[in-house]
Amino acid sequence: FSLQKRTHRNSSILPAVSRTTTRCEVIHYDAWSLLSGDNLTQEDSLNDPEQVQLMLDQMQVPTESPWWQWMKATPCPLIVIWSQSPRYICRVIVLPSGTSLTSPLREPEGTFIMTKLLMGVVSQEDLSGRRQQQTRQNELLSKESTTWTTPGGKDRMFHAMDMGTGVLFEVLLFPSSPSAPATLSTGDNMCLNSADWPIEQRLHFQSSSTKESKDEIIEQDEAQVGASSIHTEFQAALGGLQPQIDTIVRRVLEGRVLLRSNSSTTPMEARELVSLGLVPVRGLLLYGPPGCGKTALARELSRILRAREPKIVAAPELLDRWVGGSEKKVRALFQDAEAELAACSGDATNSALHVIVIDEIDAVFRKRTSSEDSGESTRSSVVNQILTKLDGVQAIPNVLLIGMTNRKELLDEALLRPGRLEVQIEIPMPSREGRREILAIHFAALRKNHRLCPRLCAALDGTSYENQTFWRRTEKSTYDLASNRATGGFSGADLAGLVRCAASIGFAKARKDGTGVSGLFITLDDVQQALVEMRKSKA
Ligand SMILES: Nc1ncnc2c1ncn2[C@@H]1O[C@H](COP(=O)(O)OP(=O)(O)OP(=O)(O)O)[C@@H](O)[C@H]1O
Repeated sequence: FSLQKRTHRNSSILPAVSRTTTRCEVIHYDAWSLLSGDNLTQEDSLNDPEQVQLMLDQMQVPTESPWWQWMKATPCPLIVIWSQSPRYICRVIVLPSGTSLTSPLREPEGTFIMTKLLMGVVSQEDLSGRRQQQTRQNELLSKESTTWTTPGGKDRMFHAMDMGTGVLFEVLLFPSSPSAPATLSTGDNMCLNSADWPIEQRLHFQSSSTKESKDEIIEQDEAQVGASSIHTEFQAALGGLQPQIDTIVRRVLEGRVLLRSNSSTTPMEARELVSLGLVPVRGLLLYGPPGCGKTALARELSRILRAREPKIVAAPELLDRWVGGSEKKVRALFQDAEAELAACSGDATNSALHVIVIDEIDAVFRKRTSSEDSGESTRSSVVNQILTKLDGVQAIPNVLLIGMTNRKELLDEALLRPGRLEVQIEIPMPSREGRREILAIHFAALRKNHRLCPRLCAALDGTSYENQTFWRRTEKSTYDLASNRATGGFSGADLAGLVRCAASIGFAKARKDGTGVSGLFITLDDVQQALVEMRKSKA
């Protein structure tokens, strides 16, 4: 392993760290003045340990600067050499949450090491004595700690607690003896187990000020996914509904030509289907327990159909106590579709699709009673009006009506017959794998931006998590957040709420630390605390 000798003086150029490796990476990056102003750039001051200590104590962390954001996003342990001479080394050690260095650090005898914790909670272990009988002194460096000093000559190991990225700043003052190392090289004062890992392959450099920004490096991973199909479009927004989505694609989407609302051309397929007497489905019923994604599915469907902005109403809103009021509201619902159809001379294949979503449809379309009160007659007038728009003499073919209910058994059979809400799909409570998919969707942005601790990521994937407590010893644990024990009985809305609650806990911590949104980081403990809160409110 040979250390990277390249130096980057332009602060706008940030190295892109590989997002797959977990090995420790060492890079040289001369952004010295960004950290501490000009205070520490004076080489003279670095000869005096007391001066250095004082300066480190006063060091302020510029959390808003791009390099700081960049360091925090590293997926692997990182040592950034800010400045180096035969007399001193100044470096930053960055440890993603829950990780350790891949092998211990060792400085020559007589070196004076000053360590300042800039962020997170990091434990240091001194690995002294014989390897077989190592004695370890754990010293917890916390944010409040001032600069911490250690003599050289010992193997030292750092481990970031599962509480966000740990960042340490170190100044090493070497003894003025001929044996002091001129520059870092393999085996000198750090032995990084990276011989089989050519650093050149891992690093490429991009300017954050140009179009090819840091964000785009992250986007590259997603670009490989390829062109999105209808299925993947659904899956990105809705979890655990694969069979339902398959049915919708077959019954509603494939039978209906995807007319783009901004397209002026008529797809040939539309005409062919009509000429074969195949009329697309005009009604869809989504039913099931609350919060399982009926409304979200309806919105997604209308987006995928490139329909006009869906009109979503709750059925009780259609009932008006004034004479003629309800009829007016129903007319308003269909008015745009009718106007566009008229503008297309009645040819629905030339018109964009209009999606009308009626929530709580059972409030209006419930089984008829013989009651003759005024409420009942208003209701049946609304029902009749809507039914005629669906398949009566005034049928409007450029409309897709989506009804939603928690209680399908209350619905009038007349509504459910073919030609009306003929496709009926149950949206059930999510299964274990469904919960995993839903959690993945709602945590996706946070995960992509490296705001979740590795243990939480493992809990989301349901895989076991290996925690390196100290050199060569690992602890294995498995916690599945989608399991019945953790989130059994949670609906999609509950899971979305759980993510918001965990994020609020993480954000409160970040505010307390004074880092704000840039310091937002969510641990498994935060999610477990959120689970307790959610269960209480559900009970
Ligand atoms: N299957 C799911 N996948 C992803 N998110 C979901 C899913 N189900 C629910 N959600 C989340 O929960 C929120 C509320 O769900 P939605 O309003 O679609 O439920 P609903 O079934 O229409 O409930 P209700 O019957 O009470 O109207 C959604 O906006 C979404 O964030």
